[in-house]
Amino acid sequence: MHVIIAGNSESEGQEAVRKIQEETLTGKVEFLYCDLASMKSIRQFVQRFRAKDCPLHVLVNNAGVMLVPERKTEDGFEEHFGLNYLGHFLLTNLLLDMLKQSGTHSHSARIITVSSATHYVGKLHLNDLQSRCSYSPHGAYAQSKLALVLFTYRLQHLLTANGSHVTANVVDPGVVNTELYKHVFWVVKVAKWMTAWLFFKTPEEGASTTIYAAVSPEMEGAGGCYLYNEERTKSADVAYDEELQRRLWTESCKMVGISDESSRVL
Ligand SMILES: NC(=O)c1ccc[n+]([C@@H]2O[C@H](COP(=O)([O-])OP(=O)(O)OC[C@H]3O[C@@H](n4cnc5c(N)ncnc54)[C@H](O)[C@@H]3O)[C@@H](O)[C@H]2O)c1
Repeated sequence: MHVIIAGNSESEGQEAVRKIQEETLTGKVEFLYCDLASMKSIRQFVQRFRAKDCPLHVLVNNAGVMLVPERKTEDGFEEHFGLNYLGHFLLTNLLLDMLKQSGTHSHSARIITVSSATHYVGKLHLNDLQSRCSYSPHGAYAQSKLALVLFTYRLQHLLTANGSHVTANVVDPGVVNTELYKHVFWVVKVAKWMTAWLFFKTPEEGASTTIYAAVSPEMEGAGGCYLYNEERTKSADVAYDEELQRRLWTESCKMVGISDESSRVL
């Protein structure tokens, strides 16, 4: 694999590249800047990626923020919804033709999107996706993670309808000891600090289901799955609501300014 790490921190990205190069003795890893909270930056990233003229076999939609105070992305979207969901929605759609070209009958290209168990308590407010009526950090994070599950199922439906050799799956990494918790209340931080060794997965363990979805032979050709601990499991009932999936997709296309090709697919 030639791995491209996309992120909004040049220093963290380059550090990850350096570590991977050291451990694997390969030069086939690089960093490309992409701020998922900026539609302009996502479009620029895709342009730079296209210019490389390499295939795209695996796309991992992993970036996320949690429990940030009420604030907006540069495009004016509520940050959880704009970054966690819409950023990946746009990125995936802009890369879809390359994924379709790269997948084959025996080796589908794969899209893996990282959601969370928090989606089980999420509610999708189609009339208030930006949480303008009432903002709660928990509610906004959970909504963004539910939106990612609905998006994955709709995407798989469209890919199947088009006969594409691309699969889309969604992953819950579990509770993992990472920087994601930097915005939680300090009492929770102390509790986490004391109990992380017992209750939290390490980042390596947290990555395992994503990697399983990305490369395991067992997942060849399988799409529309919700994976936890490297096993298929059920997501929230509401995520299987096809009408809701369709309406969210249509609304998302309008928000990010792309045409809704899916309206031609039943
Ligand atoms: N840690 C957990 O317990 C847990 C549980 C469930 C789901 N998740 C999900 O796992 C994923 C990874 O989170 P993590 O736990 O590794 O947290 P993390 O904070 O360590 O990693 C988040 C990553 O997102 C990147 N990111 C943030 N804003 C960005 C932006 N504007 N543009 C591009 N990249 C940006 C960060 O640079 C970082 O690399 C997230 O989607 C998160 O919601 C984590």
